[in-house]
Amino acid sequence: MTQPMVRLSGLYKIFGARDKDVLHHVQGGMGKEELLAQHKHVLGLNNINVVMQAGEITVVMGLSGSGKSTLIRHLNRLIEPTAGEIIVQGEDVMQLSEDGLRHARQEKMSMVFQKFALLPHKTVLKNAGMPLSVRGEDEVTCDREAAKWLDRVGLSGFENHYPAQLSGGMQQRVGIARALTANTPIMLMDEAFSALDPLIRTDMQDLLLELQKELHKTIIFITHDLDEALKLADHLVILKDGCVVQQGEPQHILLNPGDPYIEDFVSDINRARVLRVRSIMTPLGGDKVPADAHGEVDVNDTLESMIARSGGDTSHAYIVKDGEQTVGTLDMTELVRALVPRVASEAGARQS
Ligand SMILES: Nc1ncnc2c1ncn2[C@@H]1O[C@H](COP(=O)(O)OP(=O)(O)OP(=O)(O)O)[C@@H](O)[C@H]1O
Repeated sequence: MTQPMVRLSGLYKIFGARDKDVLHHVQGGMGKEELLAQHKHVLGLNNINVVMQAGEITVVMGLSGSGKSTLIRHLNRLIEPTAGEIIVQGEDVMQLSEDGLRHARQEKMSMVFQKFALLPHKTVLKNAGMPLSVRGEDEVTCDREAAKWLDRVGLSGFENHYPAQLSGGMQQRVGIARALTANTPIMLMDEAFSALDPLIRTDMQDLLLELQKELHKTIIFITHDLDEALKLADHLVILKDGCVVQQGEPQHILLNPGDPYIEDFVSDINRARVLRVRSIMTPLGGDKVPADAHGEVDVNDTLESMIARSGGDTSHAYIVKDGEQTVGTLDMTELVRALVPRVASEAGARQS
């Protein structure tokens, strides 16, 4: 059973001196451009309602200026909202005292930054141990915990190096080790892999997923890259001009884009590589498993691997297993259909 870790309800952020005075315009339907033109205020977030579940990776995705950073900065109140509620681990962030806020920032959330934000004059070990030394832990504890997590991210042996001696990918491993040393339930990752070369970026995504399998952190990951979002997200939130345009399970969004903006976004995705058998299979109801099935496949196999396996033969059908359990059937003709993006707007236009 999942539990909400973060809940944002009716959250608005308007940048400008009279934000509360102009809020009613936005609540009455005024958009970002109009608000800027008529009232010289910038709409950052517009009625955000998002629940981030404990132990899941929530990815917030959108183009530059869509409000991703503004959203994440509300969680530890680096930004004051214009209106709305921010609940983190059952606590109303707006009601926290200064001490409570400091405690929340240090012990509930850790951050991994795009530009690593390592201290250049400190060693890798001291950088990774920083969250604990800030909390006043003794040096032995800081070093022990830092060394443990550096080892876990593959940096054993580099403890006494300085950040400038490491590649970008290695520096970000230190960034992740530092966040893990903090031992917080929530990790905020703001474009954490965006500065890295593509191959290194893929490695880091794999590392994060591997760590997550063991650690079950609540990760809030910001990116403008849809491939990255689809790979990492349990829950995907897509922002545009400060509004949530669609949110949900990423495979569901890919198969059921909610509006033309999302259709455009997902149209270039390699669907065979991203979609899994579980998203397109026919769940086993009362119907029988086909007698002429060509074998068993796993619910989490990609469609790409299924095409390879079937040799492209669309007459094949398979039994779908989740562990030991039979959960559905996969017909290769269904698979082929799922590879073609559904264009809801065109379908609607044809009907009208
Ligand atoms: N301090 C500020 N004052 C005025 N406007 C701001 C401020 N901070 C952000 N904005 C505006 O709010 C909107 C959302 O910005 P935000 O930085 O959250 O977007 P983003 O999706 O994180 O973009 P990027 O990917 O470029 O970082 C933008 O229009 C931005 O110009």
